[in-house]
Amino acid sequence: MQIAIMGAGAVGSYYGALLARAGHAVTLIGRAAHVEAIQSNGLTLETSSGRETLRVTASQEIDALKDAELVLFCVKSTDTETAGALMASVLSDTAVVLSLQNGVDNADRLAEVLDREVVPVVVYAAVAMPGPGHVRHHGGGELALGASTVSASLVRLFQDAGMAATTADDVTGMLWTKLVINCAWNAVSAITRQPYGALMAIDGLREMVMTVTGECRAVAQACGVVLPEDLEHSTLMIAETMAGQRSSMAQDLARKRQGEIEHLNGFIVRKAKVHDIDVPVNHSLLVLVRALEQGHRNVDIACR
Ligand SMILES: NC(=O)C1=CN([C@@H]2O[C@H](COP(=O)(O)OP(=O)(O)OC[C@H]3O[C@@H](n4cnc5c(N)ncnc54)[C@H](OP(=O)(O)O)[C@@H]3O)[C@@H](O)[C@H]2O)C=CC1
Ligand SMILES: CC(C)(CO)C(=O)C(=O)O
Repeated sequence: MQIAIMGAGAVGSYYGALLARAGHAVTLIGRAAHVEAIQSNGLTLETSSGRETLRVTASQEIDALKDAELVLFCVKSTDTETAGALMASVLSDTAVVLSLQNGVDNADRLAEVLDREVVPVVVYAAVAMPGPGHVRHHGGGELALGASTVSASLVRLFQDAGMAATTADDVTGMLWTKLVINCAWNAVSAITRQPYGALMAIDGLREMVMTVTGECRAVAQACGVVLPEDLEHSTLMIAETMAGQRSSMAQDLARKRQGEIEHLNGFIVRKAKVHDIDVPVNHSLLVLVRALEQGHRNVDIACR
């Protein structure tokens, strides 16, 4: 199948590599350094079983996705509208679009820009980009696809490519569940620059993660979203299953790039306000990450 990845960062390059390995014609649309590295030396995929280099097409030009039958949309939540608008002008009428993003509203926001159905996908992977042309897997990888007429056949396509994929009966609940996990871990990993395993060893961290989870649970309930009973357990398990991973937000801030805080803890804080619920720890994490991002913009202010 002709598959395009819109936003070839960690997630896009990881799933693009798996699909290319399975024999699909994969085109990655990304930024100059990554695209040039892939064009020169291929895409290096590093997992616990070793390294392999895959030959994939990579381009900085949006036109490169015009023949795609399937598009995996993998930009950050902050870029959904701009990347979607670029895609809108070249996408074929029959192309199927999946949103592989954190946050709960990206598929809807993208569907509005594209004026077509976008299938939300919950992504349970821990991946990072150590450098251009190189993607590293730190754990997980399961995909849960929202319901659509094509979801069952895409699940089979992903499974045939060796990926763990399912259709979600309640994708909204699953997106919110993932949101809570991201609210609990992403900002704290970004602020401290620590991976989850190391964070868990810090006295008081576990309680803080549980407090954030509890605040999010109250907001979800007020929004009519049913979260699984074992959510607290799943949130804590991240420190074991993805111990070596720094959050995608930590990766953004390390690159002095804006992270997704407004779409994660910021989203919870906004919803909490509507429902008059106190979420002090989510609010503190939001403000701290905003301050860090502002610090990055003011790089020329010397510390005295
Ligand atoms: N990393 C992880 O382990 C996980 C991430 N996620 C989620 O998946 C989504 C993607 O995350 P991740 O892969 O980490 O993000 P990355 O920032 O690594 O990848 C996104 C890439 O898309 C590029 N991009 C943005 N706009 C365009 C454009 N118009 N044209 C070409 N390239 C573009 C970005 O470039 P630039 O930075 O220069 O704008 C970046 O290289 C996020 O919602 C994240 O929360 C979900 C599960 C796990
Ligand atoms: C699952 C997790 C927490 C993995 O790092 C993630 O989704 C992210 O970093 O954004």
